[in-house]
Amino acid sequence: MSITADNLIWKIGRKTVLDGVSLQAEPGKMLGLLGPNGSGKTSLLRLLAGLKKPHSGRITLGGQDLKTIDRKAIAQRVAFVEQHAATNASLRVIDVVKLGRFPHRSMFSGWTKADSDAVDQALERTGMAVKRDERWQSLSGGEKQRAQIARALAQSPQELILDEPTNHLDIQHQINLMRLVADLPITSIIALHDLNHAAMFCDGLIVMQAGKIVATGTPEKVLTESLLRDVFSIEARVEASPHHARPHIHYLR
Ligand SMILES: Nc1ncnc2c1ncn2[C@@H]1O[C@H](COP(=O)(O)OP(=O)(O)OP(=O)(O)O)[C@@H](O)[C@H]1O
Repeated sequence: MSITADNLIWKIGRKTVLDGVSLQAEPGKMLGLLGPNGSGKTSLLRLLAGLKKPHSGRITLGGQDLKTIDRKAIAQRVAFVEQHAATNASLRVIDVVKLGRFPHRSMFSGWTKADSDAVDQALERTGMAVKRDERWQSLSGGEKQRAQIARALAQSPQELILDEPTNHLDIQHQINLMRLVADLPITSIIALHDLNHAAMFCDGLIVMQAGKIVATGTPEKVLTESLLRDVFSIEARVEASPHHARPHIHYLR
């Protein structure tokens, strides 16, 4: 397994935010993390990325206990794009994306062709090459988000963790990003609110509710009408799409 979590408990003050969460992210697969606001998705992703430590339970990365791996080694393989990623406003896009190469460089190594290639490819893949010299503060919300995703791709990660990466993007860039992540040969864990996008692109889904995992499996298995009612409090009809064979949710008015 690429990333595993075993019985994670995480609290803020007296509140238990994650309550016995276990999961397995398979190498090369795209795992979607769903759940209503406040169900614990961001908290879980922060733990998996090593930014917070669980109160109990265990996380492994490539079979090794995350606690025993130093920060730089984690950053060499795990890239994390947070929901509200910010950066120094005076930086240009290219400078932000170059930050992604930082974990791979030593004090003595100069900027290499491999570094340049990774940055150029990340800018191309996210459609941000044309904006490479623009200042961060001049970007729209969606462009900032794409620049942060480019930084994560420039990191050449084996595991990519994305917290609602499509929430500021127009529909074209939402679909492009989902397709891009689905086609990457790396493991990805992606928190999403758009259930149809999750159904179309993810290999597996995890659904959270109030800090617990309440469903896990393929989109077909997980996205049932009763789950949508119980977890998201919505009435919907779910059918296999005639266009892509994955489930498609029709919300009822
Ligand atoms: N710093 C904090 N202090 C107090 N409570 C917090 C803090 N961070 C998160 N929480 C609580 O933990 C719970 C889980 O929050 P989290 O951000 O992980 O949910 P989420 O599923 O990512 O939500 P959303 O879909 O709104 O992004 C929520 O009830 C939230 O209020």
